[in-house]
Amino acid sequence: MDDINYSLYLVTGRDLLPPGKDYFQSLEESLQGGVSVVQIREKKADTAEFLDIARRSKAVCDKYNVPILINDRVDVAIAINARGVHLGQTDMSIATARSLLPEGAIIGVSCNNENHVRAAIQDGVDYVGIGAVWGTQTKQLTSPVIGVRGVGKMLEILDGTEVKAVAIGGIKTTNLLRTLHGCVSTTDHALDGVAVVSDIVASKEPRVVAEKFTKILEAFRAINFGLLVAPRSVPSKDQILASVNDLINTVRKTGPLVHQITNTVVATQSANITLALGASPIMATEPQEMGDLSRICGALLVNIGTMRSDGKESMTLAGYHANMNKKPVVFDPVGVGASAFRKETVKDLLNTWQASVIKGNAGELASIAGSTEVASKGVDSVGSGFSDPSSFVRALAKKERCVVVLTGPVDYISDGVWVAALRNGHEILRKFTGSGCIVGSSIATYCAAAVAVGRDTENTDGRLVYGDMFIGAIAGVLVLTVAAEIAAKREDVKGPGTFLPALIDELWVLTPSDVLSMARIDIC
Ligand SMILES: Cc1ncc(COP(=O)(O)OP(=O)(O)O)c(N)n1
Ligand SMILES: Cc1ncsc1CCOP(=O)(O)O
Repeated sequence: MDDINYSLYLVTGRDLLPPGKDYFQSLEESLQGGVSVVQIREKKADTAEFLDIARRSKAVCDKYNVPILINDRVDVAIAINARGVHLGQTDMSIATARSLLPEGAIIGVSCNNENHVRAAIQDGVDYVGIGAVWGTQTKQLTSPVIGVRGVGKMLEILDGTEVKAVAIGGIKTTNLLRTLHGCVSTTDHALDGVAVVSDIVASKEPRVVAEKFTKILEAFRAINFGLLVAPRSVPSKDQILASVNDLINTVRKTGPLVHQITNTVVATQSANITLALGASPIMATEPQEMGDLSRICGALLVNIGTMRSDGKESMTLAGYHANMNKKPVVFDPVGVGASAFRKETVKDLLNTWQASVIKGNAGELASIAGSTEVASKGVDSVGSGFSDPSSFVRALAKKERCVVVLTGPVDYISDGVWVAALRNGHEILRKFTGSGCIVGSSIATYCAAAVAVGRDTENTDGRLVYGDMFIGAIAGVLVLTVAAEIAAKREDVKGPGTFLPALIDELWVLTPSDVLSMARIDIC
């Protein structure tokens, strides 16, 4: 028997059909749009009705050579000669179902946690349905939403097995790319497909919706499930500096608009720093305008430094729209370790949207990684940092599937493969508030430039963002730290109060050749 293609897995839901839409017509249109496997899910039908629907659905699917699975009911699957069944955690045991079904029948099981996945492997299932990955109106959930960041760990358990995996719950064309990018393990184990009910079934045009799903799934596969940055061979220092040079010139030439949702302590200085770099800041926080701004901005910065619960909506929406519009999201989880509120907020935000760059000090990044190696005190990191910062940033970048910037006396930047250690800067940067926050603004500015450069050169349909965020992050840190070195040496700089305006001035006049000649960068 042919292997099942789990890519676009339709789970039926007759009560969600739009008024006047015939169920069989809708099913046929969704098959024409690229649905690759169908599960008949009938929660209200009696046995006779279930059998009738399943039999007639199978006749439609047979025309397209698409296999059919039956939700919950092994008897119905046997009666209509379906390819198999999908069982929940409280349905018939896998062993019993296996003993009743013909040899070679497919059995899938729902999994909400890692133990379910381990048990499913032991039980010899063919695939797992992992969910709910997002919130859903289609089913009353009995266990918490997993979130995309939880799926990776479940997929890793499947490494080395033949068991396939689909995600289910709230998956729509609008969040599909983010779902696919987020649901990958640190061992690069990706989903075999996505299971969808309402986005296809409730549509008046299921073929069009299924086609959109198919196109995104294919585009994601075409980039080989990669990180947010394209794989590269070891980048030389000269190559990196040449790209940084391009980004500095691009910012000056194009003046990208950089949307910043930042804290009230640093908003003015962050806006001034952005202007000095040659970009345009917009410090907007109203939820209603997040969609409009995302379309016109080059990049988004989200900084939670003085975050309140009423600010979460705009941060959530801004990142969501940025992902939709393929704009970089630079995330600065200021003081994330300081309170349960911050931790919970960061978890929710990172589960909703994919950051392109996460920037933090050792304490903040330790908190995100769940590491106890470095503690924080409020917004500051305590102690001497990580024993092996390079390995730490590389691992976190791989886990969060984005570029990670660890700030400190040496700044470490990783795309999950390579690590750049930058040794520029001056200790006076630590003597005024918000020096880390302005690094976020600078990174966002150069990531916006990286988009402008990358757009021309990359086939990026399957990516969440255009351009090279690793170089964007390196440029952001280098420009600021080199300008800081120059400013700190000025005779008129007597301390932090005179340093900040001097830094703004030096950024304003900084040339790419200053940066290139002063950069102290190692790649490992
Ligand atoms: C592919 C897929 N995954 C999960 C489910 C949910 O199944 P279950 O937990 O049995 O809940 P019901 O669907 O029976 O309400 C599924 N159906 N398909
Ligand atoms: C059956 C099921 N199991 C977990 S979530 C879910 C419903 C998914 O439906 P939708 O795709 O409409 O969110």
